[in-house]
Amino acid sequence: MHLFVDNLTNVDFSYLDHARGLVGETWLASAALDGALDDQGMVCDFGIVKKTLRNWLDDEVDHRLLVPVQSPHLELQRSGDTLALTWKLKDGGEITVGGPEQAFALVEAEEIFEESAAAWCVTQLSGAFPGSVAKLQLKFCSEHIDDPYYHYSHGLKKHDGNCQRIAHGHRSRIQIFVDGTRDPEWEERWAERWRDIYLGTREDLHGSEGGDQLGFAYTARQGKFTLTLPASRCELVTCDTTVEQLAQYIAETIAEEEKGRIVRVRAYEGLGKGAEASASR
Ligand SMILES: Nc1nc2c(c(=O)[nH]1)N=C([C@H](O)[C@H](O)COP(=O)(O)OP(=O)(O)OP(=O)(O)O)CN2
Repeated sequence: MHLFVDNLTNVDFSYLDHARGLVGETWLASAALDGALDDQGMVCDFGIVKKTLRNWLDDEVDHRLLVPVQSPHLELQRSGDTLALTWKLKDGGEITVGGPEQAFALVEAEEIFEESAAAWCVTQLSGAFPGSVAKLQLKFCSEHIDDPYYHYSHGLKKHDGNCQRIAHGHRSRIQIFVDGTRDPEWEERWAERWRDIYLGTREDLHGSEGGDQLGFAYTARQGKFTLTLPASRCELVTCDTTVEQLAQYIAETIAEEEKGRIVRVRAYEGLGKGAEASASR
C-alpha cells in the first residue's frame, strides 16, 4: 500500500555551491511511504508520519548550513563540538565558516540539490518508523513563484532560536509598489541585486570593510560564529537583517531614487510570511 503526505512542512536553510557560493533556500517537503497494513488498517498513522518528519526536518535541516561532505571543494575540520570549513569557489574565491556543530548538516553527497538532500535525509531517518513501513520517500521542491524573488543568507545574532546561526537563509519573493502601483522593474532590480547574496550587518564585521574578502564574527547563545566570503557576494547593511528591517531598508533605498513618491515594499522571508514597510523622500 502507498501512503502520501504532500507539503508536510518547509525548510529554510543555506547550502554551499561551487558556482553560486552560499545559497539561501526554502524547500517544501512531501513524503510517501510504502508498507503493509497494521492492525489499525494503516501503513502508518498520519499523525506519526507528520510529527516524525516535521520534528526531524526542523531539528536536522531547518536553519542549518548544508555541507556536501563528498565534494572536492571542501576542507572540513572538527574541534570538540565546533566545525570549521573552507569552501573553494569556481571563480577562485573562497568561503570559510565556523560555528557550533548544530549549525551545520553534514550531507553525504558531492553536491546539494533537491534529490541528493532528500536521499541523505531518508538514510538518516532509517528506523524512525514502525516495522509496517517498508520504504520511505522524501521529496523537496521549491514554491512556484510568479513574482521576482531572491535567495539570501544571513544570521540574526540577537535571535534566541536558530536564526542566530550565521549562515542560514531563504528563497523569498519581493513585491514593490510605487505610488500604489506594482513596479516590476524595481522588483527585478532587487531580485538581481540579492541573487545568492549574504546580507551582513556592519557591526558584525571582523576586519576591514575595504578589501576583496569580508569577515563577520559574533557570539550568540549557541556559541561563536565566524564567516568570511568575497565582498562581491555580500551586501552590508547598518541594521540587523530581520525581514522587518530589510523591508524598511529596501523601501528607503528606493525612495532615494523616487523622490516625492511613496514606496511600499512587501518583502517575504521564505514561504508565506514577511513584512511590509513604506518610505518617501
Ligand atoms: N518577526 C520576525 N520573526 C522572525 C524573523 C524576522 O525577521 N522577523 N526571522 C526569523 C529567522 O530569520 C528565521 O530564519 C525564520 O525562519 P522560519 O523557519 O521561517 O521561522 P520559524 O522557525 O519561526 O518557523 P517554522 O515554520 O516553525 O520553521 C525568525 N523569526
